[in-house]
Amino acid sequence: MKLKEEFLEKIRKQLSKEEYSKFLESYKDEKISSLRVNTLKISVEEFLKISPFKLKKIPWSEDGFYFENSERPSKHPYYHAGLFYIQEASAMSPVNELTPKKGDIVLDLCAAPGGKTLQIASKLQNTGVIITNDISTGRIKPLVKNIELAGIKNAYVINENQYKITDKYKKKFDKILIDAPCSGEGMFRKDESMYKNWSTDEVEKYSKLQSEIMDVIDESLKEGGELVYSTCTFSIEENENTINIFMKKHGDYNFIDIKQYEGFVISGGISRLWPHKIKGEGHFLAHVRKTSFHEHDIKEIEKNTNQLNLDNKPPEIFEKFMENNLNTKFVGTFEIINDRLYMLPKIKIDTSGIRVARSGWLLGDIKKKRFVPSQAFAMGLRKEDVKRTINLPSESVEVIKYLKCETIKASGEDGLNLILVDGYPIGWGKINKNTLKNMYPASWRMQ
Ligand SMILES: C[S@@+](CC[C@H](N)C(=O)[O-])C[C@H]1O[C@@H](n2cnc3c(N)ncnc32)[C@H](O)[C@@H]1O
Repeated sequence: MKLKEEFLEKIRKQLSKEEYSKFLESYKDEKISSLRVNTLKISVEEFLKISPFKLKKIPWSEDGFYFENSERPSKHPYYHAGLFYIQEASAMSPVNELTPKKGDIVLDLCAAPGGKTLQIASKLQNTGVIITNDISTGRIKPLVKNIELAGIKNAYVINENQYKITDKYKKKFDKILIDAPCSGEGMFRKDESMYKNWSTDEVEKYSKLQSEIMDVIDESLKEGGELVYSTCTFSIEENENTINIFMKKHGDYNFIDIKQYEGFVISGGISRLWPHKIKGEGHFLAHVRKTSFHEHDIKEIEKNTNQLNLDNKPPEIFEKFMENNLNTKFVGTFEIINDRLYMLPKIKIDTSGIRVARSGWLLGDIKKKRFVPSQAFAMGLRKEDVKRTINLPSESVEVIKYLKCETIKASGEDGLNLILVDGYPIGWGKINKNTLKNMYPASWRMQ
Protein backbone atom coordinates (compact mmCIF):
# COMPACT_ATOMS: atom_id res chain seq x y z
CA MET A 1 0.00 0.00 0.00
CA LYS A 2 1.41 3.40 -1.00
CA LEU A 3 0.48 5.90 1.69
CA LYS A 4 -0.14 9.54 0.76
CA GLU A 5 2.71 11.91 1.61
CA GLU A 6 0.37 14.37 3.36
CA PHE A 7 -0.80 11.59 5.68
CA LEU A 8 2.74 10.41 6.40
CA GLU A 9 3.85 13.94 7.15
CA LYS A 10 1.17 14.23 9.82
CA ILE A 11 2.21 10.91 11.38
CA ARG A 12 5.91 11.89 11.31
CA LYS A 13 5.06 14.91 13.44
CA GLN A 14 3.55 12.68 16.11
CA LEU A 15 6.23 9.99 16.40
CA SER A 16 9.96 9.79 17.03
CA LYS A 17 12.12 8.66 14.08
CA GLU A 18 12.41 5.15 15.47
CA GLU A 19 8.70 4.90 16.23
CA TYR A 20 7.83 6.22 12.79
CA SER A 21 9.80 3.52 11.03
CA LYS A 22 8.14 0.85 13.22
CA PHE A 23 4.79 2.38 12.33
CA LEU A 24 5.60 2.06 8.60
CA GLU A 25 6.81 -1.51 9.10
CA SER A 26 3.47 -2.42 10.69
CA TYR A 27 1.81 -1.97 7.29
CA LYS A 28 3.68 -5.09 6.12
CA ASP A 29 2.31 -7.20 9.00
CA GLU A 30 -0.21 -9.97 8.45
CA LYS A 31 -3.80 -8.96 8.95
CA ILE A 32 -5.13 -9.50 12.47
CA SER A 33 -8.42 -11.35 13.00
CA SER A 34 -10.44 -11.37 16.18
CA LEU A 35 -13.82 -12.17 17.69
CA ARG A 36 -15.70 -11.49 20.90
CA VAL A 37 -17.63 -14.22 22.70
CA ASN A 38 -21.26 -13.28 23.28
CA THR A 39 -21.62 -13.86 27.02
CA LEU A 40 -25.37 -13.27 26.77
CA LYS A 41 -25.51 -16.79 25.32
CA ILE A 42 -22.43 -18.64 26.49
CA SER A 43 -19.69 -18.12 29.07
CA VAL A 44 -16.13 -17.70 27.87
CA GLU A 45 -15.17 -20.97 29.60
CA GLU A 46 -17.93 -22.92 27.82
CA PHE A 47 -17.07 -21.34 24.48
CA LEU A 48 -13.41 -22.27 24.86
CA LYS A 49 -14.50 -25.88 25.43
CA ILE A 50 -16.52 -26.07 22.20
CA SER A 51 -14.60 -23.60 20.01
CA PRO A 52 -13.46 -25.17 16.74
CA PHE A 53 -11.00 -22.25 16.32
CA LYS A 54 -7.59 -21.82 17.84
CA LEU A 55 -8.01 -18.74 20.05
CA LYS A 56 -5.59 -16.40 21.81
CA LYS A 57 -6.71 -13.92 24.44
CA ILE A 58 -6.80 -10.17 23.70
CA PRO A 59 -5.27 -8.56 26.81
CA TRP A 60 -7.74 -5.66 27.09
CA SER A 61 -10.96 -7.59 26.57
CA GLU A 62 -12.20 -10.30 28.95
CA ASP A 63 -14.19 -11.97 26.16
CA GLY A 64 -12.09 -11.05 23.10
CA PHE A 65 -9.80 -13.46 21.23
CA TYR A 66 -7.54 -13.49 18.18
CA PHE A 67 -8.12 -16.29 15.68
CA GLU A 68 -5.93 -17.47 12.85
CA ASN A 69 -6.32 -15.91 9.41
CA SER A 70 -6.88 -19.32 7.83
CA GLU A 71 -10.13 -19.71 9.84
CA ARG A 72 -13.55 -18.50 8.65
CA PRO A 73 -15.64 -18.19 11.84
CA SER A 74 -18.41 -16.24 10.12
CA LYS A 75 -19.14 -19.38 8.05
CA HIS A 76 -19.53 -21.54 11.15
CA PRO A 77 -23.02 -22.38 12.51
CA TYR A 78 -21.96 -20.97 15.92
CA TYR A 79 -21.79 -17.55 14.29
CA HIS A 80 -25.42 -18.01 13.22
CA ALA A 81 -26.29 -19.01 16.77
CA GLY A 82 -24.90 -15.62 17.88
CA LEU A 83 -22.26 -17.21 20.09
CA PHE A 84 -19.67 -14.65 18.97
CA TYR A 85 -19.25 -11.51 16.89
CA ILE A 86 -16.31 -10.71 14.60
CA GLN A 87 -14.83 -7.51 16.00
CA GLU A 88 -11.52 -5.78 15.46
CA ALA A 89 -9.35 -6.11 18.60
CA SER A 90 -8.66 -2.39 19.22
CA ALA A 91 -12.36 -1.64 18.71
CA MET A 92 -13.03 -3.64 21.89
CA SER A 93 -11.13 -1.10 24.02
CA PRO A 94 -13.75 1.73 24.30
CA VAL A 95 -16.46 -0.41 25.95
CA ASN A 96 -13.86 -2.13 28.10
CA GLU A 97 -12.94 1.35 29.30
CA LEU A 98 -16.53 2.58 29.74
CA THR A 99 -17.39 -0.56 31.77
CA PRO A 100 -21.20 -0.37 31.84
CA LYS A 101 -22.62 -1.90 35.03
CA LYS A 102 -25.78 -3.96 35.46
CA GLY A 103 -28.82 -1.66 35.58
CA ASP A 104 -27.14 1.26 33.75
CA ILE A 105 -28.96 3.39 31.20
CA VAL A 106 -26.50 3.59 28.30
CA LEU A 107 -26.48 5.58 25.08
CA ASP A 108 -24.43 4.31 22.13
CA LEU A 109 -24.83 7.33 19.87
CA CYS A 110 -22.96 6.23 16.73
CA ALA A 111 -23.71 2.55 16.90
CA ALA A 112 -24.04 0.85 13.50
CA PRO A 113 -23.25 -1.89 12.66
CA GLY A 114 -23.29 -2.60 16.40
CA GLY A 115 -20.03 -4.17 17.56
CA LYS A 116 -19.85 -1.95 20.62
CA THR A 117 -23.58 -2.15 21.37
CA LEU A 118 -23.22 -5.93 21.53
CA GLN A 119 -20.31 -5.54 23.92
CA ILE A 120 -22.31 -3.14 26.12
CA ALA A 121 -25.18 -5.64 26.11
CA SER A 122 -22.86 -8.41 27.28
CA LYS A 123 -21.86 -6.25 30.25
CA LEU A 124 -25.48 -5.37 31.12
CA GLN A 125 -26.71 -8.99 30.85
CA ASN A 126 -30.20 -7.81 29.83
CA THR A 127 -30.52 -5.47 32.83
CA GLY A 128 -30.80 -1.68 32.47
CA VAL A 129 -31.35 -0.37 28.98
CA ILE A 130 -29.35 0.58 25.91
CA ILE A 131 -30.42 3.28 23.53
CA THR A 132 -28.52 2.39 20.42
CA ASN A 133 -28.63 4.98 17.67
CA ASP A 134 -27.30 5.72 14.24
CA ILE A 135 -28.03 8.69 12.02
CA SER A 136 -27.82 6.58 8.87
CA THR A 137 -31.10 4.90 7.93
CA GLY A 138 -29.25 2.44 5.70
CA ARG A 139 -27.06 1.28 8.60
CA ILE A 140 -29.98 0.67 10.97
CA LYS A 141 -30.89 -2.64 9.29
CA PRO A 142 -27.55 -4.35 9.97
CA LEU A 143 -27.61 -2.88 13.48
CA VAL A 144 -31.02 -4.44 14.15
CA LYS A 145 -29.90 -7.77 12.71
CA ASN A 146 -26.79 -7.89 14.88
CA ILE A 147 -28.83 -7.05 17.97
CA GLU A 148 -31.34 -9.79 17.19
CA LEU A 149 -28.65 -12.35 16.40
CA ALA A 150 -26.98 -11.60 19.74
CA GLY A 151 -30.25 -12.16 21.64
CA ILE A 152 -30.36 -8.64 23.10
CA LYS A 153 -33.69 -7.84 24.78
CA ASN A 154 -33.04 -4.52 26.50
CA ALA A 155 -32.25 -2.18 23.60
CA TYR A 156 -34.17 0.53 21.80
CA VAL A 157 -32.76 0.98 18.30
CA ILE A 158 -33.30 4.52 17.11
CA ASN A 159 -32.44 6.53 14.01
CA GLU A 160 -31.84 10.14 15.02
CA ASN A 161 -29.23 12.86 15.23
CA GLN A 162 -27.65 14.24 18.40
CA TYR A 163 -29.98 17.27 18.53
CA LYS A 164 -33.13 15.18 18.60
CA ILE A 165 -31.69 12.88 21.25
CA THR A 166 -30.59 15.70 23.52
CA ASP A 167 -33.92 17.46 23.16
CA LYS A 168 -35.70 14.32 24.26
CA TYR A 169 -33.37 12.88 26.87
CA LYS A 170 -32.01 15.40 29.35
CA LYS A 171 -29.56 14.10 32.01
CA LYS A 172 -30.80 10.64 31.21
CA PHE A 173 -27.78 8.40 30.73
CA ASP A 174 -25.37 6.85 33.23
CA LYS A 175 -22.93 6.12 30.44
CA ILE A 176 -22.52 7.45 26.91
CA LEU A 177 -20.31 6.06 24.18
CA ILE A 178 -19.45 8.36 21.28
CA ASP A 179 -17.67 6.12 18.78
CA ALA A 180 -17.43 9.04 16.43
CA PRO A 181 -17.52 9.14 12.64
CA CYS A 182 -13.91 9.84 11.65
CA SER A 183 -11.40 9.79 8.80
CA GLY A 184 -10.56 6.17 9.68
CA GLU A 185 -6.78 6.46 9.43
CA GLY A 186 -6.37 3.60 11.89
CA MET A 187 -8.25 1.28 9.55
CA PHE A 188 -6.14 1.84 6.40
CA ARG A 189 -4.40 -1.52 6.91
CA LYS A 190 -7.74 -3.30 7.04
CA ASP A 191 -9.84 -1.32 4.60
CA GLU A 192 -8.18 0.35 1.61
CA SER A 193 -11.36 2.18 0.62
CA MET A 194 -10.96 4.40 3.72
CA TYR A 195 -7.49 5.29 2.56
CA LYS A 196 -8.60 6.21 -0.95
CA ASN A 197 -11.13 8.74 0.40
CA TRP A 198 -8.68 10.31 2.84
CA SER A 199 -7.68 13.98 2.56
CA THR A 200 -6.85 16.79 4.98
CA ASP A 201 -10.25 18.29 4.11
CA GLU A 202 -11.89 15.08 5.36
CA VAL A 203 -9.94 15.33 8.62
CA GLU A 204 -11.16 18.89 9.06
CA LYS A 205 -14.73 17.99 8.16
CA TYR A 206 -14.81 15.17 10.71
CA SER A 207 -13.20 17.20 13.47
CA LYS A 208 -15.94 19.81 13.14
CA LEU A 209 -18.65 17.15 13.18
CA GLN A 210 -17.13 15.45 16.24
CA SER A 211 -17.00 18.72 18.20
CA GLU A 212 -20.60 19.44 17.25
CA ILE A 213 -21.74 15.98 18.42
CA MET A 214 -19.83 16.20 21.71
CA ASP A 215 -20.99 19.72 22.46
CA VAL A 216 -24.65 18.82 22.05
CA ILE A 217 -24.68 15.39 23.70
CA ASP A 218 -23.37 16.78 27.01
CA GLU A 219 -26.92 17.64 28.07
CA SER A 220 -27.99 13.99 27.89
CA LEU A 221 -25.46 12.74 30.43
CA LYS A 222 -26.45 12.54 34.10
CA GLU A 223 -24.42 14.34 36.74
CA GLY A 224 -21.76 11.85 37.77
CA GLY A 225 -22.25 10.02 34.47
CA GLU A 226 -19.35 8.86 32.31
CA LEU A 227 -18.59 9.34 28.65
CA VAL A 228 -16.08 7.60 26.42
CA TYR A 229 -15.12 9.33 23.19
CA SER A 230 -13.40 7.08 20.66
CA THR A 231 -12.23 7.14 17.06
CA CYS A 232 -10.29 4.80 14.79
CA THR A 233 -8.04 7.56 13.52
CA PHE A 234 -4.63 9.08 14.32
CA SER A 235 -5.09 12.78 13.59
CA ILE A 236 -4.68 15.10 16.56
CA GLU A 237 -7.45 17.31 15.13
CA GLU A 238 -10.01 14.50 15.54
CA ASN A 239 -8.68 13.18 18.84
CA GLU A 240 -6.88 15.31 21.45
CA ASN A 241 -8.21 18.55 19.94
CA THR A 242 -11.84 17.37 19.95
CA ILE A 243 -11.75 16.23 23.57
CA ASN A 244 -9.76 19.27 24.74
CA ILE A 245 -12.15 21.72 23.04
CA PHE A 246 -15.00 19.87 24.75
CA MET A 247 -13.32 19.96 28.17
CA LYS A 248 -12.58 23.67 27.87
CA LYS A 249 -16.13 24.49 26.92
CA HIS A 250 -17.73 22.22 29.53
CA GLY A 251 -15.89 22.99 32.75
CA ASP A 252 -17.93 20.44 34.73
CA TYR A 253 -16.00 17.37 33.44
CA ASN A 254 -12.92 15.57 34.76
CA PHE A 255 -10.74 13.03 32.98
CA ILE A 256 -10.84 9.50 34.41
CA ASP A 257 -7.55 7.56 34.39
CA ILE A 258 -7.58 5.02 31.58
CA LYS A 259 -6.94 1.34 32.31
CA GLN A 260 -3.35 0.45 31.47
CA TYR A 261 -2.47 -2.42 29.12
CA GLU A 262 0.89 -3.17 27.57
CA GLY A 263 1.43 -1.02 24.49
CA PHE A 264 -1.33 1.52 25.20
CA VAL A 265 0.09 5.06 25.14
CA ILE A 266 -1.72 6.73 28.00
CA SER A 267 -1.76 10.23 29.32
CA GLY A 268 -4.36 10.64 32.09
CA GLY A 269 -7.79 10.18 30.60
CA ILE A 270 -6.55 9.72 27.04
CA SER A 271 -5.18 6.64 25.35
CA ARG A 272 -3.75 5.91 21.94
CA LEU A 273 -3.51 2.47 20.41
CA TRP A 274 -0.80 2.38 17.72
CA PRO A 275 -0.56 -0.61 15.38
CA HIS A 276 3.21 -0.93 15.93
CA LYS A 277 2.76 -1.14 19.72
CA ILE A 278 -0.15 -3.54 20.12
CA LYS A 279 -1.74 -6.39 18.18
CA GLY A 280 -4.61 -4.40 16.69
CA GLU A 281 -5.45 -1.42 14.49
CA GLY A 282 -5.16 2.28 15.37
CA HIS A 283 -7.58 3.68 17.92
CA PHE A 284 -8.07 6.61 20.27
CA LEU A 285 -10.08 6.90 23.45
CA ALA A 286 -10.82 9.49 26.10
CA HIS A 287 -12.76 8.83 29.30
CA VAL A 288 -14.45 11.66 31.23
CA ARG A 289 -16.93 12.12 34.07
CA LYS A 290 -19.49 14.88 34.50
CA THR A 291 -19.01 16.28 37.96
CA SER A 292 -21.28 19.27 38.59
CA PHE A 293 -24.26 18.90 40.82
CA HIS A 294 -27.53 20.84 41.19
CA GLU A 295 -30.52 20.19 43.48
CA HIS A 296 -33.02 20.00 40.65
CA ASP A 297 -31.01 17.26 38.88
CA ILE A 298 -31.95 14.70 41.53
CA LYS A 299 -35.64 15.06 40.74
CA GLU A 300 -34.85 14.78 37.04
CA ILE A 301 -32.92 11.53 37.57
CA GLU A 302 -35.64 9.98 39.72
CA LYS A 303 -38.25 10.81 37.14
CA ASN A 304 -36.14 9.29 34.41
CA THR A 305 -35.57 5.91 35.98
CA ASN A 306 -39.19 4.90 36.58
CA GLN A 307 -39.58 1.15 36.45
CA LEU A 308 -42.29 -0.25 34.23
CA ASN A 309 -45.20 -2.09 35.75
CA LEU A 310 -44.01 -5.67 35.49
CA ASP A 311 -47.39 -7.29 35.94
CA ASN A 312 -48.71 -6.17 32.61
CA LYS A 313 -50.59 -9.17 31.16
CA PRO A 314 -49.51 -10.44 27.75
CA PRO A 315 -52.14 -10.42 25.01
CA GLU A 316 -54.30 -13.56 25.04
CA ILE A 317 -52.91 -14.76 21.73
CA PHE A 318 -49.39 -14.81 23.21
CA GLU A 319 -50.61 -16.46 26.44
CA LYS A 320 -51.96 -19.28 24.30
CA PHE A 321 -48.74 -19.50 22.32
CA MET A 322 -46.74 -19.79 25.54
CA GLU A 323 -49.08 -22.47 26.88
CA ASN A 324 -48.76 -24.58 23.73
CA ASN A 325 -45.08 -24.12 22.98
CA LEU A 326 -43.02 -22.90 25.91
CA ASN A 327 -41.90 -24.19 29.28
CA THR A 328 -41.19 -20.64 30.47
CA LYS A 329 -43.89 -18.08 31.10
CA PHE A 330 -42.54 -14.67 30.18
CA VAL A 331 -43.72 -11.78 32.31
CA GLY A 332 -42.98 -8.16 31.62
CA THR A 333 -44.39 -5.19 29.79
CA PHE A 334 -45.80 -6.00 26.39
CA GLU A 335 -46.57 -3.60 23.60
CA ILE A 336 -48.13 -4.13 20.19
CA ILE A 337 -46.80 -1.78 17.52
CA ASN A 338 -48.11 -2.24 13.95
CA ASP A 339 -49.26 -5.82 14.67
CA ARG A 340 -45.88 -6.76 16.12
CA LEU A 341 -45.59 -7.84 19.73
CA TYR A 342 -42.64 -6.60 21.81
CA MET A 343 -41.51 -7.16 25.36
CA LEU A 344 -40.08 -3.87 26.59
CA PRO A 345 -36.95 -3.35 28.69
CA LYS A 346 -37.70 -2.99 32.41
CA ILE A 347 -36.72 0.67 32.55
CA LYS A 348 -39.25 3.02 31.06
CA ILE A 349 -38.02 5.05 28.11
CA ASP A 350 -40.35 7.52 26.44
CA THR A 351 -39.78 7.26 22.69
CA SER A 352 -42.65 9.43 21.48
CA GLY A 353 -41.51 11.63 18.59
CA ILE A 354 -38.37 9.48 18.09
CA ARG A 355 -37.77 7.26 15.06
CA VAL A 356 -37.65 3.79 16.59
CA ALA A 357 -36.63 0.66 14.67
CA ARG A 358 -36.90 -1.76 17.62
CA SER A 359 -38.31 -1.51 21.14
CA GLY A 360 -36.85 -4.25 23.28
CA TRP A 361 -37.43 -7.88 22.33
CA LEU A 362 -39.49 -8.48 19.20
CA LEU A 363 -41.53 -11.59 20.02
CA GLY A 364 -43.50 -12.00 16.83
CA ASP A 365 -46.22 -10.88 14.45
CA ILE A 366 -49.92 -11.03 15.08
CA LYS A 367 -51.41 -12.15 11.78
CA LYS A 368 -55.20 -12.26 11.81
CA LYS A 369 -55.76 -14.59 14.74
CA ARG A 370 -52.34 -16.24 14.71
CA PHE A 371 -49.17 -15.45 16.58
CA VAL A 372 -46.07 -16.03 14.41
CA PRO A 373 -42.87 -16.12 16.51
CA SER A 374 -40.02 -14.00 15.21
CA GLN A 375 -36.40 -14.87 14.55
CA ALA A 376 -35.43 -12.35 17.27
CA PHE A 377 -37.60 -14.30 19.71
CA ALA A 378 -35.83 -17.57 18.85
CA MET A 379 -32.43 -15.93 19.27
CA GLY A 380 -33.27 -14.64 22.75
CA LEU A 381 -34.45 -18.05 24.05
CA ARG A 382 -32.60 -20.91 25.71
CA LYS A 383 -33.36 -24.49 24.70
CA GLU A 384 -34.96 -25.10 28.14
CA ASP A 385 -37.58 -22.41 27.43
CA VAL A 386 -39.22 -24.39 24.64
CA LYS A 387 -41.25 -27.63 24.68
CA ARG A 388 -40.13 -29.07 21.34
CA THR A 389 -36.60 -28.74 20.01
CA ILE A 390 -34.55 -30.29 17.21
CA ASN A 391 -30.82 -30.38 17.75
CA LEU A 392 -28.54 -30.36 14.71
CA PRO A 393 -24.83 -31.08 15.25
CA SER A 394 -22.55 -28.26 14.09
CA GLU A 395 -20.67 -30.55 11.66
CA SER A 396 -23.87 -31.90 10.05
CA VAL A 397 -24.95 -31.20 6.48
CA GLU A 398 -28.47 -30.57 7.84
CA VAL A 399 -27.49 -27.51 9.84
CA ILE A 400 -25.98 -25.86 6.77
CA LYS A 401 -29.06 -26.79 4.73
CA TYR A 402 -31.27 -25.31 7.45
CA LEU A 403 -29.25 -22.08 7.48
CA LYS A 404 -29.61 -21.96 3.69
CA CYS A 405 -33.40 -22.07 4.14
CA GLU A 406 -33.78 -25.57 2.66
CA THR A 407 -36.30 -28.17 3.76
CA ILE A 408 -34.63 -30.99 5.68
CA LYS A 409 -35.49 -34.38 7.12
CA ALA A 410 -35.54 -34.38 10.91
CA SER A 411 -37.15 -36.59 13.49
CA GLY A 412 -39.02 -34.92 16.30
CA GLU A 413 -42.44 -34.14 17.65
CA ASP A 414 -44.86 -32.72 15.08
CA GLY A 415 -45.52 -28.99 15.44
CA LEU A 416 -43.44 -25.88 16.07
CA ASN A 417 -39.86 -26.64 17.13
CA LEU A 418 -36.94 -24.47 18.17
CA ILE A 419 -33.99 -25.51 16.01
CA LEU A 420 -30.66 -25.76 17.81
CA VAL A 421 -27.05 -26.21 16.84
CA ASP A 422 -25.26 -28.18 19.55
CA GLY A 423 -27.92 -26.95 21.99
CA TYR A 424 -27.95 -23.23 20.96
CA PRO A 425 -31.01 -21.77 19.19
CA ILE A 426 -30.73 -20.78 15.51
CA GLY A 427 -34.38 -20.41 14.48
CA TRP A 428 -37.82 -21.99 14.14
CA GLY A 429 -39.18 -24.83 12.08
CA LYS A 430 -42.32 -26.96 11.88
CA ILE A 431 -42.11 -30.73 11.88
CA ASN A 432 -44.64 -32.70 9.95
CA LYS A 433 -43.97 -36.44 9.61
CA ASN A 434 -40.17 -36.15 9.85
CA THR A 435 -39.97 -33.24 7.41
CA LEU A 436 -38.90 -29.88 8.76
CA LYS A 437 -40.62 -26.89 7.22
CA ASN A 438 -37.94 -24.26 7.43
CA MET A 439 -38.89 -20.92 9.05
CA TYR A 440 -35.40 -19.38 8.83
CA PRO A 441 -35.80 -15.83 7.46
CA ALA A 442 -34.72 -15.45 3.83
CA SER A 443 -32.91 -12.21 4.71
CA TRP A 444 -30.70 -14.18 7.15
CA ARG A 445 -29.92 -16.99 4.69
CA MET A 446 -26.35 -18.26 4.98
CA GLN A 447 -24.31 -17.31 1.91
C1 LIG B 1 -17.21 4.47 13.60
S1 LIG B 1 -18.82 4.16 13.03
C2 LIG B 1 -19.54 3.31 14.38
C3 LIG B 1 -19.12 1.88 14.59
C4 LIG B 1 -19.90 1.22 15.70
N1 LIG B 1 -19.77 1.95 16.95
C5 LIG B 1 -19.51 -0.23 15.95
O1 LIG B 1 -18.86 -0.54 16.93
O2 LIG B 1 -19.93 -1.09 15.15
C6 LIG B 1 -19.58 5.72 13.13
C7 LIG B 1 -21.07 5.74 12.90
O3 LIG B 1 -21.54 7.05 13.21
C8 LIG B 1 -22.68 7.32 12.44
N2 LIG B 1 -22.92 8.79 12.52
C9 LIG B 1 -22.35 9.77 11.79
N3 LIG B 1 -22.80 10.97 12.21
C10 LIG B 1 -23.66 10.74 13.23
C11 LIG B 1 -24.46 11.58 14.07
N4 LIG B 1 -24.44 12.90 13.95
N5 LIG B 1 -25.27 11.00 14.99
C12 LIG B 1 -25.30 9.64 15.11
N6 LIG B 1 -24.57 8.80 14.34
C13 LIG B 1 -23.75 9.35 13.42
C14 LIG B 1 -22.31 6.75 11.09
O4 LIG B 1 -23.46 6.48 10.31
C15 LIG B 1 -21.54 5.49 11.47
O5 LIG B 1 -22.37 4.36 11.44
